[in-house]
Amino acid sequence: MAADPAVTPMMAQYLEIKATCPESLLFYRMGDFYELFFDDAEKASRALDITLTKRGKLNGEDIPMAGVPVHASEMYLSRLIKKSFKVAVCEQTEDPAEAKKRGSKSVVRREIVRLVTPGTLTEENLLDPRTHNYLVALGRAQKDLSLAVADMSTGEFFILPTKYGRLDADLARLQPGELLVPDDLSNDPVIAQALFDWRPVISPLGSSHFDSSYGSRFLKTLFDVSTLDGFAAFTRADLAAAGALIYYLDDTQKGKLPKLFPPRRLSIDSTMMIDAATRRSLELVRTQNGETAGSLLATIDRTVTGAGARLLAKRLSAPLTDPVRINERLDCVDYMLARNALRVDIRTILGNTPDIERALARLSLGRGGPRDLAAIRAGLKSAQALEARLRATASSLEDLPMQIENTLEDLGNHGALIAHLEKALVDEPPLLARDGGFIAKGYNSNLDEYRSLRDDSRRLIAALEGRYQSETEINALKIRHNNVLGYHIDVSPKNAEKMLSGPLSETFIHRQTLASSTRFSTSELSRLAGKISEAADRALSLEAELFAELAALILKSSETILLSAEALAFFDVATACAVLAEEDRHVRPEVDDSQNFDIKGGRHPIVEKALMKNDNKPFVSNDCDLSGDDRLWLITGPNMAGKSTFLRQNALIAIMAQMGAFVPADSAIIGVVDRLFSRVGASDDLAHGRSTFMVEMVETAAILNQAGPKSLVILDEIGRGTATYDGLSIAWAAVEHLHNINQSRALFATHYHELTALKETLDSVSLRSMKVREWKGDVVFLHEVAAGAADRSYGIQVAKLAGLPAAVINRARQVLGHLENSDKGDKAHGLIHDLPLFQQVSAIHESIDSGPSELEALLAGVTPDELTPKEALEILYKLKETAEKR
Ligand SMILES: Nc1ncnc2c1ncn2[C@@H]1O[C@H](COP(=O)(O)OP(=O)(O)OP(=O)(O)O)[C@@H](O)[C@H]1O
Repeated sequence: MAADPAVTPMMAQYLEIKATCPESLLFYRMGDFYELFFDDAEKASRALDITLTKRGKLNGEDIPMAGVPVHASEMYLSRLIKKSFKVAVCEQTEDPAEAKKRGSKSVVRREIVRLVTPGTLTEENLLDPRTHNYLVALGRAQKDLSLAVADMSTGEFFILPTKYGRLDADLARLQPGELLVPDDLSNDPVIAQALFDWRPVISPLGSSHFDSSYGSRFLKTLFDVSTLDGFAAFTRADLAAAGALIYYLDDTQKGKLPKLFPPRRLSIDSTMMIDAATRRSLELVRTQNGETAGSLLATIDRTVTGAGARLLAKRLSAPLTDPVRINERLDCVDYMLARNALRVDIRTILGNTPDIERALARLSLGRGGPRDLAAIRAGLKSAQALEARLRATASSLEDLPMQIENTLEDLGNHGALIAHLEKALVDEPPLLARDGGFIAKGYNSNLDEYRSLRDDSRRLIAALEGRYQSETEINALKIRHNNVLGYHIDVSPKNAEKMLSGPLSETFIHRQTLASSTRFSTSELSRLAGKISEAADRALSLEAELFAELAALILKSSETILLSAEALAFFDVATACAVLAEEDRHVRPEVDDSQNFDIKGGRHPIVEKALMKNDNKPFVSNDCDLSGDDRLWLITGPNMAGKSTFLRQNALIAIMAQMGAFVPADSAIIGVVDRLFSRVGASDDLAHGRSTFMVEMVETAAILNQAGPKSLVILDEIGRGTATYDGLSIAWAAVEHLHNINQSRALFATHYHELTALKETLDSVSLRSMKVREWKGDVVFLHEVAAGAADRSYGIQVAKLAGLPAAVINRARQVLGHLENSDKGDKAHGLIHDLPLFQQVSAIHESIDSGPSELEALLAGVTPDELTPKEALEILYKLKETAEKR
């Protein structure tokens, strides 16, 4: 390419570099801009809404170009990354003056210094401080699957073995920012299905990078060990995944590997399995609309640091299954709950603690600045203060819960480093090392000398100005500085004549005449100015050296610094859970290995908050005891009575208990749940090409195939999305299967009152209903769960509450009456009377009327149970419009 005379040397260099990163947008550094050319320019201009211009020609065609200023590049990078682009950043790696020495036509040397991808971000502005950003690699060796996981911005690194049946759940737990998958794995239909939701974040990699022997070698080199046995017994799938992950980090960071913790291997059964559908339906970290506000996490998060928030989210995404470990966490919450003053002090200390993990990651990648040094200093000081505060409280360390005692040891240990940083850094350093001014006075005598030389010379210049004023008798004479002339003497045009003629002209050399001033220099001033700039340059380059030394000093202790950072996050979570327990009246659950599940006075943490905030109404608490012979509750009751809320609240209580938090209830006994399944609320899944009913069936199938005796299953209105008898039959069979085969603890809400007959044949089924009261023809929801089955559905009353026109309600009453009467004399219709009402309307119309009116026909197509409030309102408008036409 370079030989083509039509190609300029710069373009030849561009094309050569671009050929090495065809999948990324190339940010090609030119002075103060990153320029993009050809297709990259077109894509970036569309994605960022920036101007597309052109620069030169190639083969007679204009070369499209777009550019972003370097100083604002992070903002553009973040937008591109959010739109799933990858960006290769290509910098000038030599001084333009050096390039010139090779000949006037030579091009400045440039290299790609980094590939910016969603899973390898470290910049504060590109990351959410309260969320992890996991880079995940999926490895396979025969039938074994494993996930290697790293958060480059914090150094976290672990291996999560997985299986075919739980890949979906494990990915949902991790929420990868970027997922590396061997390019041949997508042929596997089961894996392709599990990866479906993650398509936007998948980066396919050649399968040769997923090689266990490479993986083993990479890990040994990275952690400088001769055997991996000290870390864990890794399988071939683990190593294949780890190998690909390290390869990718090395490739994107161009050899500068981030600081990572030695890898831990998590055990496959140590956490509650919660599949993606259940996580979505329970709105654990995000609502169904994808928002954080309104999720369980947002409702219970009282942490005050980014690292604490990340740890809390991690615990919520992976509740434990070992009662001993769960109780260890609960002990910590208990301890903090009982100590008000300590809690307040800890939170005050933590409130001033910067994000050590992320500062350390930037320093280890050579992307840090003076503020990162200061962040480490402040963070370690907080850790020290926290340790002192805790030791002062505990009369003896034996009084402390075990986890607190163990973690306490990770807090201190950095006295010497803190003292060093205290001495080295000013209180509030600037953002960039290249601006200088961050090293404190007294730390380095050479630096002090350069600085005082620089400052003394500035003083000498001020003195010189006074002397020149008296020598020239021009009081308005000033010594000024600008980037073109440097230091110079400035007088007004009226005084210029005097300076330009003898004897002053012998000392003052004319430099420039402007309309408003005339400028001069003197040899004395030039000498002084030279001294200043020399001293300033020396000071700056010495500061840059000192920065590198300090960063190296910090990195030498990175492992213990990361332990302190983890400890700070641990204390943040322990105190935050205590604050939550106190503010929201949560209690300590009793968690054991039994199959009990006994909640007294349970509440839904999110609905309770919303009711209080919006309507200032209290939440009605409810018991739920699935222990012993009442393992499967069949719950009936009208719409809007609170069935879904009750179902969800029990699942959320199990999750909160097993993550080690207190729970919204008066008391709770929970035998650990190994797998949680929830199918609450239906929605279609157009991306998968599945209808609402299909989604419901796929999710129900997953439950019936996987749930076991230690699982908790929450099922809401199975079978509602299809024809009545089909739906009823499916629901019937599902209850039998759950009861006889899965034998899980289960809550099953249904509109099919016929199912209550199952109580007679299935021993562990217990009937419950949502209490309502009828008052003057209206229905009042009490939101109480009572023993027994509901007597009727109150569908018409609920429809009335929704604002259906009185005429429609009256007509519906008529139809219902007719149905119920005809039912009495007709055993064949025995199943009908409790079924969703409106589905049947059009079918029976002919028998009670001469023919359907337009209004009636419209109504016939309506199934109130399945309407969103918006749809109901739209139908209402339509009905009114039709009625007015008559
Ligand atoms: N225990 C409770 N205390 C107070 N209000 C409640 C309670 N449970 C539910 N509610 C209120 O009732 C509303 C409806 O509850 P929910 O969605 O659980 O009803 P549902 O019976 O599942 O209805 P549908 O069958 O139509 O889905 C909630 O949004 C909430 O405002």
